[in-house]
Amino acid sequence: MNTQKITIIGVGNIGTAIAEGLIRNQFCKVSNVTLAKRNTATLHRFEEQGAKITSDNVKAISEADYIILAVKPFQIREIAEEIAPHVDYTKQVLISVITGVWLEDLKTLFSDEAVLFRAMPNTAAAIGESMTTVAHCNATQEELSFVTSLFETVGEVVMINEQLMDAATVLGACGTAFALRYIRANIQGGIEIGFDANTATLIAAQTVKGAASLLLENKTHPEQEIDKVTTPKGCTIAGLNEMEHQGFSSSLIRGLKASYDKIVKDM
Ligand SMILES: NC(=O)C1=CN([C@@H]2O[C@H](COP(=O)(O)OP(=O)(O)OC[C@H]3O[C@@H](n4cnc5c(N)ncnc54)[C@H](OP(=O)(O)O)[C@@H]3O)[C@@H](O)[C@H]2O)C=CC1
Ligand SMILES: O=C(O)[C@@H]1CCC=N1
Repeated sequence: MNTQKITIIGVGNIGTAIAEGLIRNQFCKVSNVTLAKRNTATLHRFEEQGAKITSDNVKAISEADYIILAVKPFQIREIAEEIAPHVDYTKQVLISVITGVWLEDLKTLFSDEAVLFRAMPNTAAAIGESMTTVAHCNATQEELSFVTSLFETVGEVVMINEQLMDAATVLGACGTAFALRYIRANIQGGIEIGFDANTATLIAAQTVKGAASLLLENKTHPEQEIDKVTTPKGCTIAGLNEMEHQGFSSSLIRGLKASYDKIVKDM
C-alpha cells in the first residue's frame, strides 16, 4: 500500500468518485486521504472511514504529496490564488481533472516549476471502471508511475498528447452520460414491449456491459460483433436500419461534436 498523502480539493461528483475508488481499492491508507470542500457535511461518510475532511484548503494541502484539483473550471482561479503560495513546488505534485484548463494555464496559476498532471477520469472511478486520460509536464518517471498507478486503481489509463484532452473529455467523461442515455432509451423501449422497469434495466445494462466487454476482450471492431448478431432478414438488422434511417449514428456524432465545440468555445 502507498504511503503518500493525497488531498482532493473540490469533492463533488468526480472528486467523490475518485475518493471512493481509491479508498475502496485500498490505494493508500484512508488516513492519508484528505478531502476538502466548503460544505463538509457531504463528506462525513468518508470521515467515518478514516479520511480527513476540512473546509480549509490551505490546511488540506499542508501535508499532501499529491493534490488533486477537482473544482469547476470557473473556480480554479480563486483556489489557485488561495493555495498557490502554500504549495512546495520542490515536492508536491498537482493533478487537475478540470475541464478545459490547460497545463500552461496551470503553470500561470501556480508556477512554471510546478509538477503538473492534467487528467480526465469519469464517474465510474467510484467502482474502479473509469477511463482516464493523462497528460503532464515537469514530472519525473517516479511521479509519472505514481499518478498512473493512482488512476489504474480506479480504472484504465492512457497517456495522451494534451492537444487531445478536450476530445478525451467528450469521449471518456461526457461519454458516461451518453452511454447512460442510450441505456435509458433501451429501458423505455423495453417497458413498452413488456418488461417491468427493474427487469428492463437489468437486461439493458448487462447487455451493454457485455457488448463493451466483447470489444475490450476480443479487440474486435464493433461491426465484426454486429455481423454475428444480424441474422439475414432477421429482426436485428430491421431494427438497426430503422435506427439509422432516424439518424442514430449521425445524432451521436453530432452530439459529440456539440460537446466538443462547447468546451473549445467556452474555455
Ligand atoms: N462530473 C464528471 O463526470 C466529471 C467532471 N470533471 C471536471 O471536474 C470538475 C468538477 O466537476 P464536478 O465534480 O462534476 O463538479 P461539482 O460541482 O460536483 O464539484 C465541485 C466541488 O468543488 C467544491 N468547491 C467549490 N468551491 C470550492 C472551494 N473554494 N474550495 C474547495 N472546494 C470547493 C464544491 O463543494 P462546496 O460547494 O461544498 O465547496 C463541489 O463539491 C469540473 O472541472 C469538471 O469539468 C472531469 C471529469 C468528469
Ligand atoms: O459536463 C461537464 O462539463 C463535465 C466535463 C466532463 C463531464 N462533465
